[in-house]
Amino acid sequence: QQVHLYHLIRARAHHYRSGGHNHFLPSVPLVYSNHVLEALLNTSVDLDSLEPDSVLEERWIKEVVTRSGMKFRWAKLSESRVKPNRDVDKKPLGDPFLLVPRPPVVTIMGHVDHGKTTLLDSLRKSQIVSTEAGGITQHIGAFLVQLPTGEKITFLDTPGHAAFSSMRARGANATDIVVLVVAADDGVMNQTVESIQHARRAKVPIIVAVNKCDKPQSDPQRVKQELLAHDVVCEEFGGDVQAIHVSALKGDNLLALVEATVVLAEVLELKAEPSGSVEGLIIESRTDKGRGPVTSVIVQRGTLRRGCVLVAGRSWAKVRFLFDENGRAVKEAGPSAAVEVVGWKELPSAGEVILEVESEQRAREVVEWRTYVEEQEKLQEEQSAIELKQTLHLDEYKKERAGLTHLSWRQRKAALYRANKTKFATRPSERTQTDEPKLPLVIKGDVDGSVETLLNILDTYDAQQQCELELLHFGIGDVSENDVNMADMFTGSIYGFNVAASKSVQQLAAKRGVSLRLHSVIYKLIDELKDELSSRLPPLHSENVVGEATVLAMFDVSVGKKKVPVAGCRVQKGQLDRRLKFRLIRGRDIVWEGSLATLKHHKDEVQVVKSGVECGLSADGDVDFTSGDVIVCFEELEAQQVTSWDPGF
Ligand SMILES: Nc1nc2c(ncn2[C@@H]2O[C@H](COP(=O)(O)OP(=O)(O)OP(=O)(O)O)[C@@H](O)[C@H]2O)c(=O)[nH]1
Repeated sequence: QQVHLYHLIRARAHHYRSGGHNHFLPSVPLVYSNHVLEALLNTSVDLDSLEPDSVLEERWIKEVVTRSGMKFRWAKLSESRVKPNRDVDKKPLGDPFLLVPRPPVVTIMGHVDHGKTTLLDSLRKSQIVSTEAGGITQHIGAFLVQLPTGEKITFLDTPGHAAFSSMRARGANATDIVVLVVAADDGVMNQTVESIQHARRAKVPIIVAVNKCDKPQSDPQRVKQELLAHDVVCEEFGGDVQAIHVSALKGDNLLALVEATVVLAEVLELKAEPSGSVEGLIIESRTDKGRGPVTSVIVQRGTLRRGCVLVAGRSWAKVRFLFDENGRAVKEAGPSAAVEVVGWKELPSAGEVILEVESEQRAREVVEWRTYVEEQEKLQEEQSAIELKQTLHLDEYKKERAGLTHLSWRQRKAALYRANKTKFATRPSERTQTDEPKLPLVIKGDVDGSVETLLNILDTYDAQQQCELELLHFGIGDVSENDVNMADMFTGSIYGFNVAASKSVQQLAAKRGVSLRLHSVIYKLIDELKDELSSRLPPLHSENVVGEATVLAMFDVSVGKKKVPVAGCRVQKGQLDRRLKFRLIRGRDIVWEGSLATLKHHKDEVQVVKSGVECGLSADGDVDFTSGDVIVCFEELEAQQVTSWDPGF
């Protein structure tokens, strides 16, 4: 629509530029008039009355614009002036004397099923976690471990490299140390190597947790040797990487792992300024029914307190409450602490950087500036997209004109008008339906991080020669009726991660035949998605030849008043099976293909005739057999294609 409006306005501008003559069509190429006609389709303009020299009137443009739900205003291009930058930036590092040691922030990574979640659970349940006695820990994306000696560690509890990379994609990094979990009974696998690469790219040191050491078949030594091939050199091989043998399941040696982390943190000399403006990173964000937009935040600098004014992305907050992982309201959170922050005006995204500003007015100013910058960027993008489309249309126009030159202008207009009218008359769902396999998707997740993780995984999908994946909509929260309507309109499916669907939504989906899949384990969701992608691929057809016979002689047999040609044959290879398909080959040509009407051995009608046996057969259809013809019996096989997509899960 935008393109059409663009052409409409371009056409008008062209008219002005060309000296204000009241004719647009002769001086405006057909490519414009094609789209101008399309834009004018549902307006009060009588298209049949349009002539090559018709005037594109300003009131028509206004009508098209207002009917599109937009406001109409002529703008002078020279009006655009550059606004002064009102953004807020990270402050340079302060006086080194003001820096104090801070706890490390640790991410657990590793191959699927090597025990990341079990390790996090065991750490959370262990004595060393600072849980209130009998208290229930809440999921806020991170938790604190405190050693009897007083040292603290913050563990991010969203395992996996997908979450890590979505944060890195924004150029932010909350992690100081990566604990690489490798199962001692499985060794170094794909995602172990990927995790090493992620850590390396982020310049974050590794501690190896050799897990599942309780298993009899475990071989920790082998793990450490395999790691050598990826330049992870453990201490016993003369390197500086600590490797701790643990059993996440039994809780064995977890203290040693935590102590090793503290030792590494000391070497890293992690420090931060506890005073001054707050800086941090959002690790999760979600909308809470009672409390509105809530984020989990890792503080990286300064001390976060109630009343602080924060900016993150295009949202700001005056901090109303801070909660720790025990759901306890806290007054403040210093460097490396993870807290839930309540008080956001809108929901910022995970991975966004948090910066403190001096006042609410300043926060509004920053958000306004960032919104302005984003709009400008979008406009730029749209402009480029429009220009690209325009070039494509120009090519189309040239081709169209080449094919239409023999027509008068009136005939050409009618042809284009008809083509556009049919395009408009079809519903979007029908319009998008093609023979190409396609899977339109609606993705819903509980928190921003999980949706982002899913989107990152979908990014790895390459639709070449496969089923096209079309993302209709994604968002946070339970599956809604709107999601079902959207999926229904485009014959798509809904995938939810850690979200629910109310009974009425489920009933609606069932009624409309919309597949609704809810999961709480990412790789299961991906497995199901792969299955669905595979199911939308056309089946692969193949043939299996089961027998061959040669025609020895022909007879005509009377069936009622009709004479039916019958071939007397000998089966040379395999067998002939009446229920399968047959092909008659003469020389190199296929003369006929189809089913048999009869297959007889002597006088008896039979299902199967084996190799070496003679038989008589007639075709279901008109066929003249000749001696020397070859009859091939074959079965048609149909196999489901399987998508070759491997997201590495
Ligand atoms: N024997 C034994 N089994 C373990 C140990 N740690 C984890 N497991 C088992 O290994 C399986 C996978 O563990 P998870 O913690 O789910 O592995 P994960 O790496 O988080 O897997 P994803 O979340 O799928 O990436 C589970 O059945 C665990 O019970 C261990 O130390 N010893």
